[in-house]
Amino acid sequence: MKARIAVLPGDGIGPEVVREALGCLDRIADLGGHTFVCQALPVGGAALDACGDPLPASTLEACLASDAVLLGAVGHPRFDANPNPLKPETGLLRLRAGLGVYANLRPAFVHPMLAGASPLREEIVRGTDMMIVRELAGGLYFAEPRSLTAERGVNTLAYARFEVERIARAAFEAARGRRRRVTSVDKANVLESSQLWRTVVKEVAADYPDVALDHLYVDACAMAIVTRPASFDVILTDNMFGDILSDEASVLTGGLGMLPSASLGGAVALFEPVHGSAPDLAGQDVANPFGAILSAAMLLRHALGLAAEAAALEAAVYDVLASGRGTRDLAVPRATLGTAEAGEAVRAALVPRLQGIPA
Ligand SMILES: NC(=O)C1=CN([C@@H]2O[C@H](COP(=O)(O)OP(=O)(O)OC[C@H]3O[C@@H](n4cnc5c(N)ncnc54)[C@H](O)[C@@H]3O)[C@@H](O)[C@H]2O)C=CC1
Ligand SMILES: CC(C)CC(=O)C(=O)O
Ligand SMILES: [Mg+2]
Repeated sequence: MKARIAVLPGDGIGPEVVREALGCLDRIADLGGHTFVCQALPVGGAALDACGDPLPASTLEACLASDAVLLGAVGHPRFDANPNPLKPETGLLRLRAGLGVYANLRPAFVHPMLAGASPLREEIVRGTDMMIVRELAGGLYFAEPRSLTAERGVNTLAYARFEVERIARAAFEAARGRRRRVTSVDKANVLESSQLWRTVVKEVAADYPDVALDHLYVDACAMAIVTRPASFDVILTDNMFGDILSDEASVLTGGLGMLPSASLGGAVALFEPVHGSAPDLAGQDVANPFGAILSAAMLLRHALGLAAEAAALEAAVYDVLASGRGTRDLAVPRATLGTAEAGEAVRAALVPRLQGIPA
């Protein structure tokens, strides 16, 4: 097949991990007879520096003309004190809005090799396989009014019925392909927006009698993620709660560098690792590229319909882990690989995994 992929490396470790993910996609294209036309585009701090805009119109246009978008990460502390209200992160929020993506899938799977790698006890972590379905287009990160003066900063937590209904459907559909259990996470004991959330989720659940539904307050969920993570299947939650809970869940999987994501439901789907630009690691060839590589696998599955190739790429990542190798953030026996070596190890493991897939 032929596909156009818009590649937005971004800032910090973004370009380093995206390079390894692209190398894996190249290998899949070469061995499978596919053509992936990749176009690199500026976003975030890199775009602010180059043209004063963290999401240039030309970047969004090229993304909208592509079959999928692969992004690294944006942000750097040097913009924190910048009086310019445009931050690198503004570019990412505008990209998500511009693509119209509202369903952010963040799988957190604990590979058996890494069950002992969590700071939590192995018997708690083992068997964890959850999918956080995070609402991505509304809530506290987008709703108006929002303002900032020297005396007051304002953001608004608001959800409309249609926004809750569509993300709830995405969660129930995801659950149907998994273990058929949705835990909806809100703060309905305090927040009106959460009361609407809970009402609408219950209404949507009536269309999915084959899927079990329960509800948790977000504070209790934060505790349950580290006390009984293996009990979760799909966690359905809002924009900010999902952002926070997914970083928490990453600890179960071996670290923030492990988690991929797919953002669906819009004109073009967006794929990015869950982590940020990690300025503390940038330029040292030490960042973990597995989250970015697993995001490329989600791209193959969700945007290009190449499910067998996606599974092969995921298996190749886990082959490397099962051999005891990984980057230095992972508690594996040989945590000595640099970013580029980790990518190359995955590509080597990919070749046998791709055999047998018809070109
Ligand atoms: N999607 C995005 O582009 C995101 C951007 N950010 C931005 O990134 C910048 C840094 O934010 P932080 O709060 O430090 O979050 P971060 O996710 O960049 O880093 C948090 C911690 O995890 C580690 N880490 C992150 N990715 C890693 C990887 N691939 N391999 C190994 N270790 C990894 C970092 O070294 C750091 O100790 C900020 O400007 C923030 O706004 C933060 C989160 C998401
Ligand atoms: C940097 C923010 C815009 C978002 C974030 O932390 C995330 O989506 O995980
Ligand atoms: Mg985040």
